[in-house]
Amino acid sequence: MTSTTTTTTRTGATLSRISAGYARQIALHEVSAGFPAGAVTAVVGANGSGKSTALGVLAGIVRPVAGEVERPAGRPALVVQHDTVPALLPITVRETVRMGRWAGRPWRRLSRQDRAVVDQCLARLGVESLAGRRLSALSGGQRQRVLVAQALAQEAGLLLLDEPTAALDVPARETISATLREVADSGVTVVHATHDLAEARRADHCVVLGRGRIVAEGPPAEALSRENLFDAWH
Ligand SMILES: Nc1ncnc2c1ncn2[C@@H]1O[C@H](COP(=O)(O)OP(=O)(O)OP(=O)(O)O)[C@@H](O)[C@H]1O
Repeated sequence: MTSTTTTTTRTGATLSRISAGYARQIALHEVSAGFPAGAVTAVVGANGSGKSTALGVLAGIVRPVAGEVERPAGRPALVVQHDTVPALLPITVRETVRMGRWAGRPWRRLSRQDRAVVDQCLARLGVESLAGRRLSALSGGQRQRVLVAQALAQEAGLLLLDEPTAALDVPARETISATLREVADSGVTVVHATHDLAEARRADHCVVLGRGRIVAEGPPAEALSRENLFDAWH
């Protein structure tokens, strides 16, 4: 079997019978799930259940061995877990967020409009006062907010975030949740992976994974039922 990818404009993203993994490990087994546009979807599951792999497939950085991916047109924005980003990169917070405007052309000169978007994204995540600091001089939670600001600066139709609130204190977590909501309200397909059930219950839509398979999909009140969570975690 082979995999294919197509683009959509308004329907969000879908995975259809996706199988994907790594050299010695199949991480997703025939996974089918929808990620609506203009909504926040939480991908929920235990450690190793395949959440990051599913985000990687949606982002186009993990190639499925079978199945079909549909995603909104344009380059998706992906926020990886902050501890996977080399902390010693010798760049400032502002430079990090500017990279979100490169649009595939590294070090291109940014327009006035690009620079305005960068300033807005720094302010939105409450990191404007850190703009001149080295990324390496930030705490894990501050760095995470900067990475979210970088992804917002891309103004992508598909925003993917791998546990964006895991290292954050309560105010920072609320800032990110509120930002994701606003971004979704503007029509973007927002998908985040989380272990945090309270966070998942605030989403519009949930995809529950267990051992690389779909356990449930739907509104949080249905998808996060006690039975489904038991299945996902056992
Ligand atoms: N780079 C890799 N090379 C080999 N196997 C991998 C790699 N990344 C993940 N895996 C394996 O694929 C499976 C799914 O991992 P994945 O990272 O997608 O899960 P996850 O639900 O995001 O986990 P966590 O909550 O711990 O982040 C696991 O069994 C994991 O060991």
